[in-house]
Amino acid sequence: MFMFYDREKELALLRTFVESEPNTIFFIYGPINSGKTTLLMEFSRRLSEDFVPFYINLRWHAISSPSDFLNILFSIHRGKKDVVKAIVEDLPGIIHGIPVPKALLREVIGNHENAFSYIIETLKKIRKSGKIPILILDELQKVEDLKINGPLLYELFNLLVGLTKELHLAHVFTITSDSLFIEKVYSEAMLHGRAEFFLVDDFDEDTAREFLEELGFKGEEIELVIRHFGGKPSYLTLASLHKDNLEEWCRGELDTRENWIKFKLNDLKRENGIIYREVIRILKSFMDSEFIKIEDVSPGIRWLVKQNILFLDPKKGILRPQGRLELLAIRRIVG
Ligand SMILES: Nc1ncnc2c1ncn2[C@@H]1O[C@H](COP(=O)(O)OP(=O)(O)OP(=O)(O)O)[C@@H](O)[C@H]1O
Repeated sequence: MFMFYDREKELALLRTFVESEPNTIFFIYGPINSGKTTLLMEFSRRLSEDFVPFYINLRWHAISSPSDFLNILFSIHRGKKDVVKAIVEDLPGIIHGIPVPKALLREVIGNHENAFSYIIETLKKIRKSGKIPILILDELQKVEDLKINGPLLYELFNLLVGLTKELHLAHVFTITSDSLFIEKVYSEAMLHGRAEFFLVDDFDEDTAREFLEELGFKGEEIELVIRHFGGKPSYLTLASLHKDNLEEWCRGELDTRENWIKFKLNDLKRENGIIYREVIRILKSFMDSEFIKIEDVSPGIRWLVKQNILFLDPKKGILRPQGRLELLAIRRIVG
């Protein structure tokens, strides 16, 4: 059975955010598999009945046009009750997609203006009923390249600014592990003063040790797992499945990651020697430190982040491996 662990500090902060008036878009970012979605889902589950969380998951869908996106944004409401009445009276918990009566669906998803007006009207009614809507958009970067007249992303940002800063109708959280996307959003002028960036990182080592103890691991086993995976929640959970061959599994995961990175580097060497040499220079800087400070995103950094080898934190201006496994693999490759 899945055991949600800790995140007490993050949960308390998120609660503080939603207890004040909606005023800003929260961008939740962090290295790969650090537990961003899990945290937001747990947070939504623990909310009191004063809140109505909507979860829009762009993760598992192929999105190649604005209409694909609009289809995912909404779900069909089949009940007899009016949409808002059903939400406010039946309190269905986390709502996946914004419900639209079947008869209205075509009109609503016909174009983004209708869709966005429907969202504003629905959220206004929910707000009027005394409840506070929370909109969670997971893997928002998937709409980055879509165009309507101009980029869809800007239309969407306008909507999200409208829902928060201007109308104070709903709290908005977006989640992404694409740090190049976050870097772009972070320097986006239209969001200055209208957005906040919230890092959800891997567990620190003490928390990881406690979590592994909860999962039934003992002294040496705990140190072995942490040496390989640091506090990456996905690996800590996975370790439970490999209790009988822990050492072999840890070594296997590291070998696989190392081979994959080597393979990618060889490709790059063939394609672009200049960027390859820069990439090797950057990787060497992790031999004696776990992160480096950066001032801009060079082609080598862009390549390493795109391959999910490194994680870029634009708020702190630092670059580091996606996790402990990547740090170990990098040190083996360039050491
Ligand atoms: N607080 C937690 N307690 C226990 N396990 C966790 C926790 N957070 C994350 N996990 C484990 O780590 C896995 C990955 O978490 P999750 O999918 O939330 O990460 P993410 O940061 O959203 O990933 P991505 O980088 O793909 O967006 C989960 O499936 C779960 O097994």
